[in-house]
Amino acid sequence: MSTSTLSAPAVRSPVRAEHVTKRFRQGEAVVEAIKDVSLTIDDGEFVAVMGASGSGKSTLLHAMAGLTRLDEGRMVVADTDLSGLSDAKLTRFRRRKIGLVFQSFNLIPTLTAEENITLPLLTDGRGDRIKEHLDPLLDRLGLTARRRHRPDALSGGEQQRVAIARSLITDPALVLADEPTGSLDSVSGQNICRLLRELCEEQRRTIVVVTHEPAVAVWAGRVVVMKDGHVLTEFRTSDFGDAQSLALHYQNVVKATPTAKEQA
Ligand SMILES: Nc1ncnc2c1ncn2[C@@H]1O[C@H](COP(=O)(O)OP(=O)(O)OP(=O)(O)O)[C@@H](O)[C@H]1O
Repeated sequence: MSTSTLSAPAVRSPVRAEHVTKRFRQGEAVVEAIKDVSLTIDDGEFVAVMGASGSGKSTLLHAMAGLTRLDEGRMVVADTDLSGLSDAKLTRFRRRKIGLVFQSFNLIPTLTAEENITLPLLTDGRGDRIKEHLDPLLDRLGLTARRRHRPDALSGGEQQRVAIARSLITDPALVLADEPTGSLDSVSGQNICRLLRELCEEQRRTIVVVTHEPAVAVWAGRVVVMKDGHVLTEFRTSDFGDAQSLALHYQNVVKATPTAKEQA
């Protein structure tokens, strides 16, 4: 895929979370999944959000995607305050500005790879873009020979590449990936990480990946660590030589701050 045919539109800060809080009711209890989170992600950044299970990573990602309404604060994505949008406008905004990649690929089993990839354009009434963008995208993601295969005839890595292509076909300002390597073996997972980093560098694409794996986070430029619904700290991956030293640092900072439960 040439950068001229598909490169992310420049938005200075694709994500600006301002004092964001999201609560969920769990029976009688109310859980604060994210609490007073403020975070800015700049154009062309590749950011990994790390944290233990339940620390609020997916809730934060869903808030960036406008998949969940906030209880407090503002989420500004591509210069648009998501809380100011009606449900219909939010859906349209998400289709156009945000690419989503999930652990379980979420491909439609009855559609071929290229039908899955082009679906977001068709549902948005922009089928006219397919001709110009599909072939370069298939080529860039190494899927040309697999374009007419259905998901069950593709490997896990190929299915995730189809899902990534689907997330890029609309030329989004922001790509959000929730545990994108979670269903893959380690070699396929590393290939997906490499691809995401290349897309970020080649196209100045802004990418946020939620992961609990240091081997994934090390591909990003910046790591945001969450604990207990808060942003605990952040660091640059360039400060660490490899995934092991990053993992050690991550474990140390998480251990150094007790959770609310541990403090009680
Ligand atoms: N829809 C929901 N209803 C009720 N509680 C929820 C809901 N979504 C998340 N939570 C709660 O919010 C907290 C944060 O969950 P979240 O899924 O964001 O964490 P996570 O860090 O992504 O975890 P994991 O790595 O296990 O996916 C947890 O206590 C979880 O139980």
